Amino acid sequence: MNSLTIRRPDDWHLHLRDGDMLRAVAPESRHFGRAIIMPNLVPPVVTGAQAASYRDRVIAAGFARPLMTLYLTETTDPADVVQAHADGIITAVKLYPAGATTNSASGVSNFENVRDVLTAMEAAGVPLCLHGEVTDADIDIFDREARFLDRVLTPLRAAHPDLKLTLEHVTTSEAVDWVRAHPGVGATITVQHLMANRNDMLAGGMRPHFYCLPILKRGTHQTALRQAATSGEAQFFLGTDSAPHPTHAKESACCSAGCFTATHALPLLAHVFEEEDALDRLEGFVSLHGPAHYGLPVNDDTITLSKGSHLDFPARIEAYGQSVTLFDPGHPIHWHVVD
Ligand SMILES: NC(=O)N[C@@H](CC(=O)O)C(=O)O
Ligand SMILES: [Zn+2]
Ligand SMILES: [Zn+2]
Repeated sequence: MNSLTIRRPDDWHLHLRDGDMLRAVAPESRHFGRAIIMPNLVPPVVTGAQAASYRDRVIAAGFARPLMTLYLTETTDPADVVQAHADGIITAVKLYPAGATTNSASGVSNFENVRDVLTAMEAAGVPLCLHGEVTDADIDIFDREARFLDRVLTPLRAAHPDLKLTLEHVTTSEAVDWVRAHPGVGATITVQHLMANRNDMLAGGMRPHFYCLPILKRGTHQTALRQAATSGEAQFFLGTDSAPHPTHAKESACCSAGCFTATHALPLLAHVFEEEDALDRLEGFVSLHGPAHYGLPVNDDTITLSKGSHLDFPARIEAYGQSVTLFDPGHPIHWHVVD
């Protein structure tokens, strides 16, 4: 197959940042219809009013159909969350365990303190998206997602069985199994976790542009993720987690976590799905399963991917005096989006 026309995809997990960085990266997501916009700005987006104003800045920067989220803190007002959702300002609420990832200092430490807001969300049908890692210093970084499932997610699910959940950026076979065992729960998968494992990041030299959280795992987990993404199961869908950091912050003694994949996410995914002999399932993963999970219509229009010469993408994009380096899998890609 050398050409594939599919419903326009959406990105169910995207970091656009703010200010100059927002203006630089927003156009890179132009092939996507909608995107769930992550709220981990500095300071985070915590109120409905802040989400409305951030939405206006995202649209002004050139991304027309953002789906906004609120950053859950231990002082989040349940009434504000429910109102912002009822008003159509937000699509979901995002839970970051405090300290788990980039800009997560205001996240949740004591889950007792968010019981009321989770109860209100459950009653009002407001979805919760989760960064699924425990942060205890004694837990090995490669085990943080698996421990989150038994220590946090299983009890949370039992306490709030009707709360709509999306487990973001799943990286392990344990997470894939947990999701399959819990019908109705959605799970996003990133481009980098499908394309790479920890060997690609660490063997023969440390590659900072492969460093993100949750961290890349061993190859057996990558295989489980590729199987889930290409299986056609509607619980799994694309969230790129494209997360721009200035090149100097990535190529640093203490590298920031995040891979910038927005620009060429779709050609990279076509490559993965072709390798798995599953190109006919790409549309489900990128365009159909996400809207179904969130109860939204699929996009009206289509995009076409075609296979031909070597995809030529820049090493980095300019961002107002800084640059952002693109995720490069390190081998040629032959798929393109036909503009
Ligand atoms: N994935 C990452 O490694 N980084 C994200 C935060 C996140 O999604 O955890 C970021 O905001 O940079
Ligand atoms: Zn995250
Ligand atoms: Zn993210």
